[in-house]
Amino acid sequence: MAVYTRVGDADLAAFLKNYALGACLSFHEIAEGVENSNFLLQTADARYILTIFEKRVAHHDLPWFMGLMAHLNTQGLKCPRPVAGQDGQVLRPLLGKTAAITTFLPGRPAMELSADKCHEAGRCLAQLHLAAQGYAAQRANDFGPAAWTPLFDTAQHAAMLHDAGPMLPLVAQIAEALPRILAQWPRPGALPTGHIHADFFPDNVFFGEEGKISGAIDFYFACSDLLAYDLAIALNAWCFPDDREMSPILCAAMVAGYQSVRPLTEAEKAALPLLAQGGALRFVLTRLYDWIATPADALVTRKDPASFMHRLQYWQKNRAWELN
Ligand SMILES: Nc1ncnc2c1ncn2[C@@H]1O[C@H](COP(=O)(O)OP(=O)(O)OP(=O)(O)O)[C@@H](O)[C@H]1O
Ligand SMILES: N[C@@H](CCO)C(=O)O
Repeated sequence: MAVYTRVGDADLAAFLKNYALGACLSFHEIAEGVENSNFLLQTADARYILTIFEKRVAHHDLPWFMGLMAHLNTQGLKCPRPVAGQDGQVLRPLLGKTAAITTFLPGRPAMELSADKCHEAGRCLAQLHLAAQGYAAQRANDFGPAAWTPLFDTAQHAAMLHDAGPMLPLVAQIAEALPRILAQWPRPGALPTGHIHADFFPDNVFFGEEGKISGAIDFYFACSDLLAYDLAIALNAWCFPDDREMSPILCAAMVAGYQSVRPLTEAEKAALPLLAQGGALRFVLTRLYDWIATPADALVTRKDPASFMHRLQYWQKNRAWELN
């Protein structure tokens, strides 16, 4: 589970005095997630999510994330809406950190990944890309290609400090893949850009009763980058049911769903296998660092970095993969 900060009754009561949300009926820690501390707040009026922003989220960009979610809501894209306090502010201090309340999104993540669900997810991602277009402010990708070498250096340093012997083969594989991917990465202007989710994993996409998407959550890695890179991240996250081989059926469904809203350019299609290698590498790097640096007794479930190296290797072997 991920709850890094515990909120006592008195702290909560003082925090909620800033809002007009109705009386607090219940307040629970949410076990899922690895990045932030999340709480479910039930008031007399509605359900809300209280998030305390932790380690990896770019704190100076919190207003950008909040603005993006508010903008997407105005465009009809279903996602949490930041809730302003009586002072008009959506971000405020709590226990020495920064916190926000957002609306609760109904639905739940898909239990099983089917072609229909991947098609829906692809469609939702393309809708997100189009809905985000009118949001003028830009935000560089903190976990894009420019960050991969420093991230790798940090992970290697942590590996030395923590005697992470079992991870050394993975470190060697990254050392081979990183310069190769960077050397081929599309130059600025080569592919369409816009605001991307950048963490469009199945646990961040909720489905309602009819199998339709009820919305997407967790925009705290969102940034301005290659649109097809976002799709490549999603293909890695949704279309490798056994963590090793890509499912052509799931992959085709997700791409078709995406293209039903926003057709890819020929250059984007050709770049997908490379973008997917980069998209896999980004999660290998952050997961590797967390694997090494997170104490074994921490209240968080560490994620396996090697499963994303398998994806990277899949795309490296299938780099001539072409969309039908
Ligand atoms: N707006 C929301 N509506 C409903 N549930 C939510 C909402 N935001 C968060 N949750 C719940 O909290 C959990 C964790 O949220 P989130 O994925 O944002 O956390 P995180 O720590 O950033 O996780 P991740 O590991 O995906 O980055 C979600 O799986 C979901 O159960
Ligand atoms: N989606 C990420 C965790 C959140 O950063 C992962 O699976 O590694």
